Amino acid sequence: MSLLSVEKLTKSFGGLTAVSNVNMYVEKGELVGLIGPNGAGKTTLFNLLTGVYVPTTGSIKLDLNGSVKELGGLKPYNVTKAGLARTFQNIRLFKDLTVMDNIRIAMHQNIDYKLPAAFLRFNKFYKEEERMLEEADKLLDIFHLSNKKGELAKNLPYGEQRHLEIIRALATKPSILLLDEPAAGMNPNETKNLTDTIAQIRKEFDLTVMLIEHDMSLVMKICERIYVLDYGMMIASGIPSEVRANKRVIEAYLGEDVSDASNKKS
Ligand SMILES: Nc1ncnc2c1ncn2[C@@H]1O[C@H](COP(=O)(O)OP(=O)(O)OP(=O)(O)O)[C@@H](O)[C@H]1O
Repeated sequence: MSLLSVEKLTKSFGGLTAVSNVNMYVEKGELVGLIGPNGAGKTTLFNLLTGVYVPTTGSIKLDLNGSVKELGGLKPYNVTKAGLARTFQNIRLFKDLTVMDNIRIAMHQNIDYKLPAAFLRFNKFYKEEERMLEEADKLLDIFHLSNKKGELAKNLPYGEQRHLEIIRALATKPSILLLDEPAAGMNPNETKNLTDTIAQIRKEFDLTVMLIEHDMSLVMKICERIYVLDYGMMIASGIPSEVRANKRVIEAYLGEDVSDASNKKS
C-alpha cells in the first residue's frame, strides 16, 4: 500500500462539488505536484487531507510501516500528529511571536507533556527541551534564518515568512509535507532559492512532499509526478512530460503552454 491513498474522495458544498470522486496515491519519498486552473479544487483537496474539511464521501489512508490510519474526518491537530503537516496559501504565522517561539509551538504540538510526568522526570523534560532547541537550530540553519531567531515573525521579509512557515511544518516531524503554493508572491530569485531548499530538505529529512503550485517552472523542475484537477475532477496524472503533453490538461488551461501557465493565476 502507498504511504498516502485517497479513494473516491468527494466534497460538496451545497450544490457545488469542489472535489469529485478523486483517486490519488503518494509513495514514500516522492515529490508530487497538484496543479489545475483557479477554482479547480486543489486547496479543498488539501483541506480534506489535513482535516480542515470532513469528506462528503471517500477515504484518505496513511500507511506508516504497515500501520494504516484513516485520516478522513480527523481534527487538524490529530492529522498533524498522524504525520501530515502543511503550509497555507496565505501565511498563518504567529506574527507577534519570535521566529524561535513559532517553531517551539509547532514542536510542542507533537509532545505529550503530562504535567505530573514533567515534574517527576525533571531531567528528561529538560533534555527534551534541549533536543528541541537543537533541532530548531538545525532547521533555522538550513533556511538561513539562524540570525533571525529573536525577531518577531511579522518583521521578516515576505520570502522569509514563507520559509518560516515551512520550518514550522517540518518541526512537527511529518511523514508527508503538504505545501500550498509555496512560491506565491515570490520573485524569480526567491522562487529559485525555494526550489533548491525544497530539494534539500527532502533529502535531509527523507521527506515525502506534495505541493500545489501555479508556478509551472517550479512544478516541472522538481516534481516527479503531477496530478491535475479541473472542476473538482482528476483529469490527468503522470510524469511532467506526460502531463505537459496531455490534451485534457492543455484544454483545461485554455490551450496555453502548460510549461508557462503560471500567469493564469490571478
Ligand atoms: N468553504 C467553501 N464553501 C463553499 N464553496 C467553497 C468552499 N471552499 C471552496 N469552495 C469552492 O470550491 C471550488 C474549489 O475551490 P478551491 O479553493 O479548492 O480551488 P483551487 O484549485 O485551490 O483554486 P485556486 O488555485 O484559485 O486557489 C471553488 O468553486 C470554490 O469557490
